[in-house]
Amino acid sequence: MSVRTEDGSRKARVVVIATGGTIASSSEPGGPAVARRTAAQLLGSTGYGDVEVEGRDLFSLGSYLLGHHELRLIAEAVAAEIARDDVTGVVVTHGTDTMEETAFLLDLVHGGDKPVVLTGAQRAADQPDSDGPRNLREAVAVAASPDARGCGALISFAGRIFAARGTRKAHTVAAQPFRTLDGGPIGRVDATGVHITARPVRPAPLDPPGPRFDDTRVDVVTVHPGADAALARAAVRAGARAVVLAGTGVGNANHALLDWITEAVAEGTVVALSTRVAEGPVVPTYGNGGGVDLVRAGALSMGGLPVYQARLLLALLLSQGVSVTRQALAAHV
Ligand SMILES: NC(=O)C[C@H](N)C(=O)O
Repeated sequence: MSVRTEDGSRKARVVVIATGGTIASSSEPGGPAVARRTAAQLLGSTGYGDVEVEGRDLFSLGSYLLGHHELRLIAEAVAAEIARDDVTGVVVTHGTDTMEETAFLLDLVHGGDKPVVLTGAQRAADQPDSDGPRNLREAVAVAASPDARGCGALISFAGRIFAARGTRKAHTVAAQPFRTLDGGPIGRVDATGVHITARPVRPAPLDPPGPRFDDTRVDVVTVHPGADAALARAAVRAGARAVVLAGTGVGNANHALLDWITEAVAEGTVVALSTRVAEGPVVPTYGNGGGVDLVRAGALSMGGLPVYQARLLLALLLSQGVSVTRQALAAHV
């Protein structure tokens, strides 16, 4: 049903899909915070200006509990809502721990122009200074904004708007936990409205995740002084189709991991090269077990994609039977 204002123009309608996180969390006296608030409770009764808002509960979990199955459920729920003619945009309330993965998945598969906006909170819903209500109000404004159309999936948090791709949680407790690698936020939202100042460049959408995504295993193995190939081998034994190496610096490892890459690639495992450094791309530079040797042995550089988004991209592609080659990754990294 379309909603019309007195002058006959159509009002924006935003669907808020609640999935849990700190924004939905509260504690029993002395106990730990647990996500239990519903979409209706998050939305409250304050109203969202000119925007009609509709709540939907998907589940209520800390985002540290999510698996590929739950990420797929979120992608399906978002797709169902944006397919509705009367819906202007969608907000997903979500824990911040893994928001970068869910936002990126939604961005990878989002083909239309309608804004999909994730938000959450850093202070629980029962804290007097909880940031949840403001973040939610702002996210609704972004999802309703014509300016945000065509930007894919976004994270709106503490007044800043981030493109999903390249954004990661960079602070555990700060009110603004997000940072985009190699670039800042693409806009801001404040009392004067929604201001998009840079438009993200996005590759063609991928097919949405199917049931096979749920158990497509891709592991991250971190390189550190003295690291050997034991964890990487264990990952493959446990069923990993790909291993993302979070290398040191610009993407380096050592001779033990170099030898393992040669073996693993020969046996059909995808080995991807990322970095454990918080910001900056992989730039193969060094020999003697460094990034140049790793790439020569068959590791695929994940460029400027943050390590956990790299993991997610590989899982999606492998779950769809895509042969993961340098060319297949070119549009994404
Ligand atoms: N701020 C948060 O939402 C963190 C929480 N642990 C979560 O990801 O669910």
